[in-house]
Amino acid sequence: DEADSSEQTCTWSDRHNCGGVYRDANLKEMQVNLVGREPESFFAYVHPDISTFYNKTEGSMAITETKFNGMMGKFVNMAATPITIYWKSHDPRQEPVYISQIEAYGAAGTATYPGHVFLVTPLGDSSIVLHEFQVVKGNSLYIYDPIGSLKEAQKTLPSPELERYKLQYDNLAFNNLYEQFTGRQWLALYGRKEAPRYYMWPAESFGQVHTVVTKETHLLELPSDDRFEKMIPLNCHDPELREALQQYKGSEETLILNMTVVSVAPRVFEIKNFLSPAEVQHVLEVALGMKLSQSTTKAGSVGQERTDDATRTSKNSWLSRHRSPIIDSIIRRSADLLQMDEALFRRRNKDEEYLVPETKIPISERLQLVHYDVGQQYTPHHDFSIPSTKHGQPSRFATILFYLNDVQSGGETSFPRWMNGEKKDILRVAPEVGKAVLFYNQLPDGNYDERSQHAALPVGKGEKWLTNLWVWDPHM
Ligand SMILES: O=C(O)CCC(=O)C(=O)O
Ligand SMILES: [Fe+2]
Repeated sequence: DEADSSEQTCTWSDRHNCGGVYRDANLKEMQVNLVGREPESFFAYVHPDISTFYNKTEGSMAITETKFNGMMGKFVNMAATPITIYWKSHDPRQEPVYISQIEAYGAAGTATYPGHVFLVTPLGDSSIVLHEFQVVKGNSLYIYDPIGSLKEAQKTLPSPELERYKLQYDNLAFNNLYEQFTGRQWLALYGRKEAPRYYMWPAESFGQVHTVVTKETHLLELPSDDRFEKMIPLNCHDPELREALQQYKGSEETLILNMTVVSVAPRVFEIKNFLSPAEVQHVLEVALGMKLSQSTTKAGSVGQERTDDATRTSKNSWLSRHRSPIIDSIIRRSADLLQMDEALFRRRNKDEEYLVPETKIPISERLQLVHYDVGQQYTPHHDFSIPSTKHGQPSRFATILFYLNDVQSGGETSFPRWMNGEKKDILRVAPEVGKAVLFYNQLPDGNYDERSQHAALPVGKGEKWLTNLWVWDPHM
């Protein structure tokens, strides 16, 4: 009946007590009626009117498209055999460039531009072209379906295969409904109704400020090398070590972090003075004692890593929170920023398993230290990866960037697809020592946020040091 379908909504912090559910303010109920499935409701994310981004009356402003036209390309393989996707250059002399392997009834994605051509070939054989896609502005979904229709699939496929075909088929049918309802395409895999499970800070208007109170106060002074040596190796819940660190901090019990909205869609927040000068120095010192290895970027969703000189020219290395109680404290502060339990960011004890029954491993990656020299950059990309089928769809949920120095010129993090009503220009967030930037790679309805595409612009003068934290949503 009526009363049942309009559940009570609660605030995030009160959700366990108020007898209802927490829902992001922009989620709107949509009816999903797919062939051969029970009709159901889905809460889809609908962007509010652009005028509200500026605290103006609805309908008083229009969206300005930025001059950037890059986008996500998602390739779906509806064939019974695996395929390989190659990018075909406009230059006929250039060999096709490997992008991704896609299992039968699977999917993969890559950052692309309108006009790009991709080849579908049998596994690893670029000499036989089964199909060609040309990327069109506004369409991220490219479907290779030699079977052709559900009817044909029902006639020819054995039942486990038919089920996998039907999953992608339903997903595309869901996309049609979702696209009509929201104006955006569905890049995830339908069936993921609950996600993301973690809190997402709202971003209602430019300049909106949220405050976060954390017990992980700033380190004001660094321990001497001798004292520091005694602090490692560290068990991050050792109360003695946590206590020992206290003498290097100020007398305040809490630190107040101000998060300022710099972009509403995607949701991007800037937090000045997230790290103290001593903490910045410490992160660099620990990292400089390490060998830097060439950065890797993900090659689609298939999981292998590759070194990609063209898209990412910086160098990187990884820093675990267990290397130093100071880094551990930075991770705890980051957890507070995200309104998440710090235990999620390490292996959990027996009594903490309820936090994420699905996995025992940390749901964040180690801090990644990145260094850019003059001219070095990271071209526009997404931090999420496109889910295939049978491996479920855990994905990067949030990214936090921590800037470790002031760059003389260039080196900004850009969000070229920010939704705005004033400027054709891309959004640039300038690096600034101690500043953090938080952005979400997903939308509150579990879809991936295409607009979260971002880049590190080339360093003009000086160098750039940055460390980033990737937080996953392990739920399906
Ligand atoms: O360096 C930056 O500003 C952004 C880095 C980035 O996007 C990444 O490492 O994924
Ligand atoms: Fe990134």
